[in-house]
Amino acid sequence: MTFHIGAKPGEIAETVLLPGDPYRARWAAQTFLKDAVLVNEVRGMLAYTGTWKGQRVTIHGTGMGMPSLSIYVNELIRDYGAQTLIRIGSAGAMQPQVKLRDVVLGMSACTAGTPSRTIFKELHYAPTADFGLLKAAWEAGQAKGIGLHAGQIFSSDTFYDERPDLNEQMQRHGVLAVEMEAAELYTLAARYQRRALAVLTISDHLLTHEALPADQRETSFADMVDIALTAAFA
Ligand SMILES: O=P(O)(O)O[C@H]1O[C@H](CO)[C@@H](O)[C@H]1O
Ligand SMILES: O=c1cc[nH]c(=O)[nH]1
Repeated sequence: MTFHIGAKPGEIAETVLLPGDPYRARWAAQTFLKDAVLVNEVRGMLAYTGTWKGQRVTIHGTGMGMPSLSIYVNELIRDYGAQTLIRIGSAGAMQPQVKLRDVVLGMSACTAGTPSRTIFKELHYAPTADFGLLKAAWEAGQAKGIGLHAGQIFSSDTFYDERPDLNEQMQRHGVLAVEMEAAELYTLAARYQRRALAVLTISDHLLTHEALPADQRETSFADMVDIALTAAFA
């Protein structure tokens, strides 16, 4: 047990999928894992451990935003020995070629500052995904024939944005999509020599203002979870 995770030693797998929404953790565990067992519910942050194709996997909610993810990922790595950490999240598209339901692989994540910012001082650190995971996820996504993109994403501190000028500059410089956690995940994985990737489903579009209806989210999210699991054990 840690400050925020109630799992007993050994109850967390080395491979951890990380949705922001704890209910997505429950849905993904029920849908994809065999013999899934609830291993954490402290603060309602549900986590399940089970197996996928015979391999042990934990699916653990992170909450929204980098400060929340940072707490869970620190404890998952330092106290439970997580080795491969893949975020399975929703994101808003920032480019016209990125469509609703497409999957975006975050090759790198720009940010106005992660909870780790204080250690970098004047350095503009570039949080980056694990190349092996990225390559395997790309191949898994291509095999599905879905809309698939790999590139830079933006990990924002806010959902309700007050800086359209900043969005314009990111769009101009090729940022594909916005979400709220990957940059800190990548930074922590680098610090502790672990593997990390963000696999994201586009749930809304910043340019067209379309949004995925709630009842269509589940089926769209299934591709993302499958890609994450396939990449983890490639
Ligand atoms: O769907 P999740 O994984 O929560 O991810 C996105 O959705 C939340 C905002 O609605 C933020 O956490 C953002 O990163
Ligand atoms: O952070 C997020 C997540 C989904 N959609 C957005 O517009 N922003």
